[in-house]
Order: sequence, then C-alpha cells, then structure tokens
Amino acid sequence: MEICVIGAGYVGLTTAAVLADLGHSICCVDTNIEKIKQLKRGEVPIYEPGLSELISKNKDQLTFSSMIVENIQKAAVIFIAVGTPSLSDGRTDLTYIQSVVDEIAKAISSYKTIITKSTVPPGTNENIDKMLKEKGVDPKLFNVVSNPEFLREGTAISDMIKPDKIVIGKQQDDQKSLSILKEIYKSITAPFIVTSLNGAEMIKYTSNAFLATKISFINEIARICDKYNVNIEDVTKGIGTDPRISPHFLSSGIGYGGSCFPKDVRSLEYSALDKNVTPLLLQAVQAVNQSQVNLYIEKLSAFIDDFSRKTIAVLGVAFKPNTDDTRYSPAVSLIEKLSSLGCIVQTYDPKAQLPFEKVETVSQHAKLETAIMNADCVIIATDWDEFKQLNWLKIKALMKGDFILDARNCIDPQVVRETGLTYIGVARS
Ligand SMILES: NC(=O)C1=CN([C@@H]2O[C@H](COP(=O)(O)OP(=O)(O)OC[C@H]3O[C@@H](n4cnc5c(N)ncnc54)[C@H](O)[C@@H]3O)[C@@H](O)[C@H]2O)C=CC1
Ligand SMILES: O=C(O)[C@H]1O[C@H](OP(=O)(O)OP(=O)(O)OC[C@H]2O[C@@H](n3ccc(=O)[nH]c3=O)[C@H](O)[C@@H]2O)[C@H](O)[C@@H](O)[C@@H]1O
Repeated sequence: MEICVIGAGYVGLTTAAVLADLGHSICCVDTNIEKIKQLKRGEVPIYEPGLSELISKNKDQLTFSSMIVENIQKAAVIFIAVGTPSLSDGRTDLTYIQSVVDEIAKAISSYKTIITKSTVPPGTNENIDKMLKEKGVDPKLFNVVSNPEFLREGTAISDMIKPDKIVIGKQQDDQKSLSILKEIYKSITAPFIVTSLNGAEMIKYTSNAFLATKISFINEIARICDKYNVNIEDVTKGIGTDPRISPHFLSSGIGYGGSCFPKDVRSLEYSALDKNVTPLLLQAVQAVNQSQVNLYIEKLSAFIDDFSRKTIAVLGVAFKPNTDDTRYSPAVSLIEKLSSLGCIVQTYDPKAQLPFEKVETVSQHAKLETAIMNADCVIIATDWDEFKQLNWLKIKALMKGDFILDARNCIDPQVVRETGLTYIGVARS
C-alpha cells in the first residue's frame, strides 16, 4: 500500500520503518528540512535501538521528503505522527496537527484514509473531519481514523511489531477504514479494539494516566516505607504477585518523565476541567511526581549541609534508559536544581546530551570516569544498565567524598556499603 507518514520523530520514523518492513511503500515527510537531509544521507537523527538498521534494511521501499503536499497526493493512506506538546496552561498544542490538516486539504484529489497516530485530546479527530469538510474537501474523498500509538521509547520497534492491541477509532458510518487498517497491519498479530473516534482518544490518555498513577502511587508508598524502615522492593514483590495488581510499572524513584506522561496527564486534566469534572486523582498524581526531585534533594541534604561549591556527579540525563530523549527528564530537573543550589554538576549519559545552553557550573563528560572525578557525591538519575554494574571500589578511588544517591533504586545498597561508601536511597533499608 502507498502510505505517507507525516512527522519523522520517534513515532513517525518507527511507524515508517515498521510499515516498510511489513512490505508497504512509504514516504515519510517532515517540515524539518535538516532532519530530512540527514535521513536521505542514511543518518537517523534519534537514538532508538534497531531503528537505524531497520531503516537501512528497507531503503528500497522507504523514502524521505520535505515535499509534503506532493507526497500526500501520491498516497492512499496518510499517517499523522506530528508532535502534540503541552501549552503553558496544560492544554495540548494542536498547531502542528492544524498545519497538517491544511496540507491535506490542499492535496486531496483522490480517496485517502487519514489515520491519526499522534496523541490528541478527545474531540480532536472529529474536529479534523469537520475542518476538512469546512475547507471544502469532498467528504467522499476521505475518512478520519484514530489509531493511537502505545510504543515505548527504547523498545519502540518490538512494541510496534508485537503490540498488545491495535486500537481503531472510527466514525459509525465509515464502512471502509477498518478493512484498510486490517490490510495495513495484516502481518501483525494483535486484537483489534474498535471504538468511536473519541473512544480511541480516551483509551490512549487513560492508558498513560493509569501508568503514571501506578508510578506516583508507588512513589508515595515509598515515602511512607522510608519512615518505617521498610524496603520498597519487599512491598512491590509482596503486592506484585497478585494478578489484579501485577509487578509491572511499580518501580519507585525520581518520578516519571518523557515527552508523554507529563503532557498527557496534564492534557487529560485539562479535558476534564473543560467539561466541569474535577480530576482529583490526576491532580494528585502530578503533585506527587512534581515533588520527587525535591524529595531526593532533601534526602541528600541530611548528609550534605551546604550544597554550594559541592561537586556532584549525575549519571544519566535521559528520562529513561535506552533513549537519547531528554524531554521532561527528571534527571535534567535534578541537574538544574543542584546547579541552582550552587553545586558544580558533572554529568554523563551514554546517549543523551544536556538539553540546555552551556552554563559554567554544569558540564557533560564523554566518559563516566571523568564525570565522577573529585565528586563529593554520585547520583544515579537514569537506570541505564551500565550504571547497575559499576565497580564501586574504582568509583570510590576517583571520588573526593563518599555519598552515593540512588534515585532509581537500581543498585544494590549492600555492594556499595561494603566498599565503605555511604548509600542513600528512599525506602531502601
Ligand atoms: N515518543 C513516544 O514514545 C510516543 C509519542 N506518541 C505521540 O506521537 C506524537 C509524536 O511524538 P514524537 O514522535 O515523540 O514527536 P517528535 O517531536 O519526535 O516528532 C514530531 C515530528 O513532527 C514534525 N512536524 C511537525 N509539524 C509538521 C508538519 N506540519 N508536517 C510535517 N512534519 C511536521 C516535526 O518536525 C518532528 O520531526 C505525539 O502526539 C506523541 O504524544 C505516542 C506514543 C509514543
Ligand atoms: O504515549 C507515549 O509516549 C508512551 O509513553 C510511555 O512510554 P515512554 O514515555 O517511552 O516510557 P516508559 O517506559 O513508560 O517510562 C516513562 C517514565 O516513567 C518512569 N517509570 C517507568 C516505570 C516505572 O515502574 N517507574 C518509573 O519511574 C520512567 O523512568 C520514565 O521516566 C508509555 O509506556 C507508552 O505505552 C506510551 O506509548
């Protein structure tokens, strides 16, 4: 099938590469000309395990272009995968979606299935349909479908090839789209969940909000465990065997980040308030998450009474391991907070770069060893595998002080303590 994927970001590139691998003919378009130039040269602008290889394997049926209208015209199916970031009041910024709708309206001269993969608030797909009609596009020439994406960064390709479900939201009178979607995904084994446009949008937000709730819940429990000298892992192990609870997504730590949970929980809160529903739980989930970085700073301040000019090594900049994405990374918030307290911060991440302009007190190091050099304290801020296997005796020899703050509960306190270093964590007795 001839498909145009609009947006060459984490979701767009993964969608384009996976659909090409399934045998479709794909053109992935983006307004970012530099990105398209890079992709045409065979360089993948983001780090996502396996993506580069999959793109290069499928180069015969996967092209990249910045000619958006022309490539929409050629395709029978359009996937929208542009960004939907937060506005300052929590609403979703739909300007990128709006400009895609404008491009589609200019391009349509034959029938298109328009599939929204971007995460958009309830009502948006109905609105896309309405906007296209208002722009004079013949309703017989298109159908709008919602097909939200559930991939995780770091495991994006396998999540897309082996999803636990494929959610399709469509209009009641749309008799065409379901069979087209089934044809597109025919090599993927997963149940189809078919619902309305608003229903599919709500499934996506509910999924992210529920997962974020699990994280804030366990982070709150960890605060209580900390006061009663209880190990949080014992508690998660104890409750996780109950299939109604499950052991997944119950790792406590510095809080959730990334380009989706923070913005999507906020957006759902906004959608609720917009209809006069007070989403007390969603508000609490965000309040807990926003205070996690401070909780870890408070923990540290029991050991360090004056932060000014202290050298702190922060291991991890990305919002989670196996990605270079730093959007809403709690590690970045921690670095900024430490810097504002007067610390000298030395960071290291295997893939991610600090997302802000150089400041005198914050440095990024290409090697873990140089980041640790002369540090009063080492903080594990992202749970990369590399940080779980450190030789603490070697680390101790490079440090000036002896504090290790584990903000991801990913290292064994005992192993650290045996070297004479001081292990600091929340609810890790
Ligand atoms: N990153 C993730 O893990 C997941 C993201 N999502 C959702 O997917 C959507 C995309 O997310 P990401 O891929 O992370 O975003 P991204 O920011 O990595 O990529 C978006 C791309 O769209 C391009 N773009 C913007 N306006 C355009 C236009 N008018 N025409 C063509 N290209 C345009 C941008 O230049 C950028 O390259 C968002 O709605 C997000 O919430 C859903 C599931 C997972
Ligand atoms: O809509 C999206 O963009 C995506 O958001 C998340 O995926 P992602 O943001 O890539 O990463 P997760 O693995 O979900 O982690 C999110 C954050 O929660 C944190 N986390 C995760 C799990 C856990 O137990 N504890 C915890 O603190 C991670 O460190 C990270 O900061 C969802 O898991 C995906 O299903 C969804 O498609």
